[in-house]
Amino acid sequence: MAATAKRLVAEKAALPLATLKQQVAALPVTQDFPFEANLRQPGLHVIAEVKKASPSKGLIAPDFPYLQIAKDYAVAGVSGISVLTEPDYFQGQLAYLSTIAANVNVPVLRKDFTIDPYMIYQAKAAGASVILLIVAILTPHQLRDYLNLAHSLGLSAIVEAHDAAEVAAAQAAGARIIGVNNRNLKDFTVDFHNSLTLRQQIPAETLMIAESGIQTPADIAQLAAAKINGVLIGETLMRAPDKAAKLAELFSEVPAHDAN
Ligand SMILES: O=P(O)(O)OC[C@@H](O)[C@@H](O)c1c[nH]c2ccccc12
Repeated sequence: MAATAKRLVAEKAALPLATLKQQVAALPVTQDFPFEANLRQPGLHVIAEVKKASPSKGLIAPDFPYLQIAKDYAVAGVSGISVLTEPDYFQGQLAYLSTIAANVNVPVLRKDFTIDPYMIYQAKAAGASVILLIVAILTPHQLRDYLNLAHSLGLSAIVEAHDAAEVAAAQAAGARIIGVNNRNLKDFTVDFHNSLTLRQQIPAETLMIAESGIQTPADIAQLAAAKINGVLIGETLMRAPDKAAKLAELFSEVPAHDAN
């Protein structure tokens, strides 16, 4: 977050907020929220992540043909593509997102540590359909404001929570999509049962995504049975040479009517 705050100072100097807002004002704003429309279809949806590296795993993909990876995900039928744009710890770039959004017809999530409205306008300008808002790093006031700003720009928001109190905060802010992160961002431990437990706290009309640490067909089968709407999968897919084959394998234990 400190690195992000520092980078924002430079980015705002290079492209002031007022100018960025003008660019965004020239873009079409629709209220059809394609990502949410996808997730509302029955069954368990996949949001596949384009991620080169991470603080917990180091370098994941030394060879990183990000556009080809996104195209492979699209051909495999995913409902969303998550693109890491954080440069210092995940080796991401906003340019990866704009290239993918311009060339692939699947809603794209800007995966970053959103700590300033400037980043929401940047996401819109880059062609994202969804942003990430992490409960643990925002005040309740910021969470509500950023969610409203995103919606007013026609962007959906995944509000990321890790425990029951954070899920309650996401709901209080008006989240339409809650992402339950199975990875504890404080110590990097992963427990995907977190998603199964917290689904019970979230009303059926609120979309829920299970995030992180999903590796096996048994994981996917349990999440599908728990009526979770989507899974966000990064490392497992990034390490698979054949993305479509890996997704077919992961969904091999899910009854056909529960899959997507
Ligand atoms: O690679 P995994 O374990 O499948 O995890 C993907 C995604 O959930 C993870 O990248 C993530 C979840 N929340 C985040 C917040 C910031 C950066 C990254 C993340």
